[in-house]
Amino acid sequence: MITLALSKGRILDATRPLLAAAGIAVLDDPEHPRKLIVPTNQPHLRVVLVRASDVPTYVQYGGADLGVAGKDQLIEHGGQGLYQPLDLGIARCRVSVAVRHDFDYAQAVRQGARLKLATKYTSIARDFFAGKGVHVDMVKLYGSMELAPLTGLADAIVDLVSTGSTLRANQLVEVERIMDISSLLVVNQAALKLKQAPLRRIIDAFAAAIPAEATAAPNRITA
Ligand SMILES: Nc1ncnc2c1ncn2[C@@H]1O[C@H](COP(=O)(O)OP(=O)(O)OP(=O)(O)O)[C@@H](O)[C@H]1O
Ligand SMILES: O=P(O)(O)OC[C@H]1O[C@H](OP(=O)(O)OP(=O)(O)O)[C@H](O)[C@@H]1O
Repeated sequence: MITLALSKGRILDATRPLLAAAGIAVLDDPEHPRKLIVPTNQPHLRVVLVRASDVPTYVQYGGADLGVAGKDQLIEHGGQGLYQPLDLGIARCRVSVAVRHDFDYAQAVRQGARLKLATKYTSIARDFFAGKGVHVDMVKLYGSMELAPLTGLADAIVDLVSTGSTLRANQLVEVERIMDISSLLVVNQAALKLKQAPLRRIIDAFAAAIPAEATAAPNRITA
């Protein structure tokens, strides 16, 4: 049995067409939407539904043989024990810094300054501001980051941006783009040795299903 870890919502939705191109259908049952282990039309492949941030952990420890995870989640996790053979080019967005429109960001990030920052992406943010020589007082949040500058919890946030509509709806402006994000296929390194043939078949099927314009993008990270 091969176990594929996906997260409900945009990753599952965006992965379905790639699976379909490989002849794989996820047989989730609308009558039982809370079932976490879901069969596919392939008797030896099942899907486990986990939180997006837990996909790398499931695959690292062998709770799943492979999974689909955002590059943001992979960087925060660290990528230990994970082989990352493919950028699937799905769930595209970017990690950016955003502030209130009346906040003087340029002044706040001058060399040696201190910035009050709220984010779920603490590793990405720490590395980015360390590279700029800016001291950061970091508040870790798990969602609704946009609220932090509006309530005085922080001066700036580091969050995902796609259309920009969430920032606009909360009168925030994107002041720096840190990196582009898409989702990658990740594989447990030990499983790749023990279940080489079936896993290679699935990796090759994903590779064949990725649209050409997705592979052209420089979003891939290495193990
Ligand atoms: N607005 C967006 N547009 C495109 N891709 C996005 C967007 N937001 C998130 N993503 C990508 O999709 C992945 C999964 O996002 P999702 O919103 O399903 O989970 P999450 O709420 O970020 O994670 P968790 O539930 O574990 O806290 C993210 O890791 C990111 O790579
Ligand atoms: O630029 P936009 O197109 O508005 O997308 C950006 C939003 O998308 C993500 O949230 P999501 O929709 O996943 O909700 P969440 O807060 O539950 O993660 C992210 O955290 C932003 O809030």
